[in-house]
Parts: sequence; C-alpha cells; structure tokens
Amino acid sequence: MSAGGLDFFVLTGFLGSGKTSLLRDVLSADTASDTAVIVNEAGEVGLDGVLLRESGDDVPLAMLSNGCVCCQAGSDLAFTIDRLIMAPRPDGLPPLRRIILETSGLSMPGPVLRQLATLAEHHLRVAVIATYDLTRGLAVATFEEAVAQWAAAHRIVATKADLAPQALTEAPVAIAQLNPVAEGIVNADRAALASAAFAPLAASLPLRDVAPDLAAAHPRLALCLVRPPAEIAYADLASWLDNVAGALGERLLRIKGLVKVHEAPGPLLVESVGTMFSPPRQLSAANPPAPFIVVIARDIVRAELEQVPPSDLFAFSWRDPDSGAAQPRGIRAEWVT
Ligand SMILES: Nc1nc2c(ncn2[C@@H]2O[C@H](COP(=O)(O)OP(=O)(O)OP(=O)(O)O)[C@@H](O)[C@H]2O)c(=O)[nH]1
Repeated sequence: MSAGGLDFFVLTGFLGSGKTSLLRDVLSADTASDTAVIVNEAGEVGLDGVLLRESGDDVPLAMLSNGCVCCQAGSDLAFTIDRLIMAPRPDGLPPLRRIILETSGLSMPGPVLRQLATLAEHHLRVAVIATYDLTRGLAVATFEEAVAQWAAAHRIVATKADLAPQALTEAPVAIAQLNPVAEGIVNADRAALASAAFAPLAASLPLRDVAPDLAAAHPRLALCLVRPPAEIAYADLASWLDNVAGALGERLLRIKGLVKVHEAPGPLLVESVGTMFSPPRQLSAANPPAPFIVVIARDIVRAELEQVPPSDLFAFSWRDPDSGAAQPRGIRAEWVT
C-alpha cells in the first residue's frame, strides 16, 4: 500500500446512468496508473469488465458478478479489496493510490459501506460518487435504489451532457435538491468531469447510510438471463429486441448483452437504457463471454418476456435481485486480465 493511504471511491448510480462510461473516461487519463478497479454486476455474466478491458487499460481489475454487492452478507468484497491492496504492483505501475468500486445499478449503498467498515486497518478514505443521468433526470426517483444512491453520495456527477445539453444548466439546482450536502459535478467536457469526480480526497468523509434496510432489497425488480443460440439471424435479434421494448414499455429498465449473429464475424454488443437502444456494435475484446442478454425490468410477469416473439429461440433463467436466504448464491470474484 502507498505510504499516504488510499482513496476508495464507491461509484454508484441507477441502471444505465453512465457509471462504466465515466470509469472508462477516468481510466483513459494519464494519471490512472495508480488505480485499481472492482466491478460488480447483478447478472451472472459480467460485461462491464470486458468493456473496460476493451478500452485497453492495464490497471488491476476484479469482477464481482452473480449478484449485487448490497444483497450479500458475505465478505467477497472485503476479501477482494484486501487482495488488491496486498498484491504486488504490476511491473511499471506506481504505488496503488486509488481504488474504484463500480457497484451494480441496483446496489443500495448502505450495505456496501458497512462491508467497508471491516477494512479499518487499511485506513481507506472513502467517498461515494453517484451518477445523475441528464437524459432521465428525476424520472428514476420513483426507485428507492436511485434515491438511496443519491442520498449517500458525497459527489453527484451529471452524465451524458452531450445527449441533454439543455439539462446541463439546470443540473446544479436539480442535484442540490436531491442532496444539498453533496458536491455537484457538472461539466460538458467528459475528461474534466471524470477527473473532478475522482479527484483525490483530503480526508475521510462522513459516511451517510440514510436508507432504511428494506425487507426485500429490490422489491419491484426482476432480472432475467436470456441465452440465445450460438448464432442467430440479425433480423430475429432485432425483432425480438423491438418486441421486448414494445411489450414491456416503460417497465423495461436495462438490456445488456452479447449476441453472435450470422452477418458479423464478432459478437454484437446490444444494450438499452429503458427502451432507448444504442446502435449495436461489434465487440473487439479478446475472449468475450458466451452469448447472453440480461434483461432488468420492473413489475413484470415472467410470461410477458418469455412470450415475446420469436420466443422459441431463447432460454430464460430468472432471478429476483433480492433472492435472499431462500435462494442463497455466491458472488463470484474473478480477476480480469
Ligand atoms: N452519448 C453518450 N452516451 C453515454 C454517455 N455515458 C453513457 N452513455 C451510454 O449510455 C449507456 C449506458 O452507459 P453505461 O456507462 O454502460 O451505464 P452504467 O451505469 O454503467 O450501466 P449499468 O452498469 O448497466 O447500470 C451506454 O450505451 C453508453 O454508451 C455519455 O456521456 N454520452
């Protein structure tokens, strides 16, 4: 560990609000070589680590997939942090000064902060950074996860300024209303935004765990892992995605996946935030995971998704994000090389 201690940033924010993109921006800065990253995804298959590696960064990177860290009582997070701190630094990299944990978009910050409390011997200076998606603004405030993330934040970072320039002017006021004691970080320049979001911490900040523990951590949300066949026609994929958006409407929160189509040599990255799809693009990363699509939605009946045509192409496995003790499962920790 570096002599001056470590800054530990918990990067939180609702589904699809721009966490991974902000992290890519900070890792592409020249100053990022003192940083290590832990990525947590609610789904069984972790895509964010693959996307971060795709941008060519060689900082130590650990994935915690198969469940969001806030739902786990176990010590995988603490164990992973411990290992990152104790591991010898890769050749040519300066001492570790900063760790960034990207939580899943469903994570409540309180349980994560409580797990960090078990690491007192490392004298971490902890800060919570939450994203505020300018394209959606307060629309996600109907989710207690989003409200808890903003409430716990020390810094709230306005993302996607290029997509919603008109919302940029109002953002400082909107952010102050969400959490008057958080520092609002608003900048149309992405590099400057990322740099301010993860600027060094002078001291440990008071941690705010204001959200109550809920009986069910994510009461309205369902998560489905959809397995497409090894290869599929692009037209089938496109019409299925269209039909999912049509069937679920505003209850669709996030789609993220990798699909192999006949028409392209590499797997296609498909994703939506709500029903807004990004244009599919070929993934350039080596060793991508097997084809999969994660669908996260609220207030749905499983059959609604399973019957979306062409339904006979896909296999579905479901999980409530708050599976709790009835369906115990382990977060998988793995190092991304
Ligand atoms: N144009 C534009 N698109 C952005 C920006 N930030 C994020 N996006 C897009 O928004 C979508 C979601 O961004 P991510 O960075 O994956 O969001 P996330 O919060 O990490 O998503 P989850 O981990 O699934 O919760 C992707 O299609 C991004 O390319 C931005 O500043 N500008």
